[in-house]
Amino acid sequence: MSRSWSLPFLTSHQGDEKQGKYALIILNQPFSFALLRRLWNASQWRCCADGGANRLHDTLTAHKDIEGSQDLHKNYLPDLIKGDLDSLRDDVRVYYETTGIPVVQDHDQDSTDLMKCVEALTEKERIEGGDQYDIIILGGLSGRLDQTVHTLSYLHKLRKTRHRVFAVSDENAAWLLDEGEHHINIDHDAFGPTCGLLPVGIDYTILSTSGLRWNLTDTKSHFDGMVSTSNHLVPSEPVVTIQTSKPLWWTMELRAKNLES
Ligand SMILES: Nc1ncnc2c1ncn2[C@@H]1O[C@H](COP(=O)(O)OP(=O)(O)OP(=O)(O)O)[C@@H](O)[C@H]1O
Ligand SMILES: Cc1ncc(C[n+]2csc(CCO)c2C)c(N)n1
Repeated sequence: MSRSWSLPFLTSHQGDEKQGKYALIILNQPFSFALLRRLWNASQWRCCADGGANRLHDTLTAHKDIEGSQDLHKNYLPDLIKGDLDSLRDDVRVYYETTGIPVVQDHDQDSTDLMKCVEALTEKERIEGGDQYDIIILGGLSGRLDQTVHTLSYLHKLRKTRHRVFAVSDENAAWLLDEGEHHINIDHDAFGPTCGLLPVGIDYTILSTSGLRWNLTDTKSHFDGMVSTSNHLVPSEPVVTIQTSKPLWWTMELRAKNLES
């Protein structure tokens, strides 16, 4: 099976085709206002995972302090805050609750706040009917190693039930490529130069690529052997193709300057 990918929520070209409707899940990790604004505007449903609401609130406060704009919080009200709520600050909880935002506590100690938010989205989709949302997870790629590995593992598992799930931070855009052939449309103003093909959670995969500085042809990649890190996108190549025999994590560096435009 061949799949085509583009990330219109991170590129400035208006012509980029929109692939679907997006659900944004904000994790408890630092992010820039520029990135938040981009992802927020591209999304139709926004959810904060527990302390993610602190980050949202604090990022908006910090930006307001710099720009002096009024009522920024009211322009960025999430649809839901959900988690075990051991990280949500009282002042943030009071602010959003009095604004009418649902704050849902789920005490389950066998699932993470990220999982709880995806479950909430799945329930929303069940009620709404229609197509699935594509998911943009803001954060989860760095910070605490157990949480980072959780993100890698959870998206690996989600490939069986969800069409497209992206993890985005100010440094990276990354997602899982299922076994098969992938065509990734590259906006070189937004991404690069570095990228990686990471065989996480599999014994090994056989890779063939084009559009990279260090391409592979029927090459075995495994955690205990060859891992293509610090690879480069080639500026003259608008598409990267990757053929993988097993699920593979793909990551591209983000160009921060592009977010300002
Ligand atoms: N340091 C971190 N590094 C990477 N991801 C994080 C980190 N901290 C939080 N997250 C992500 O943000 C979500 C919300 O985090 P929060 O701090 O509110 O709760 P937590 O108690 O640390 O996480 P959880 O309850 O889900 O284990 C987590 O589920 C996780 O996906
Ligand atoms: C084997 C095993 N390891 C760790 C946890 C702990 N844990 C996993 S998810 C979660 C919720 C965090 O909000 C917690 C506490 C568990 N339950 N089972």
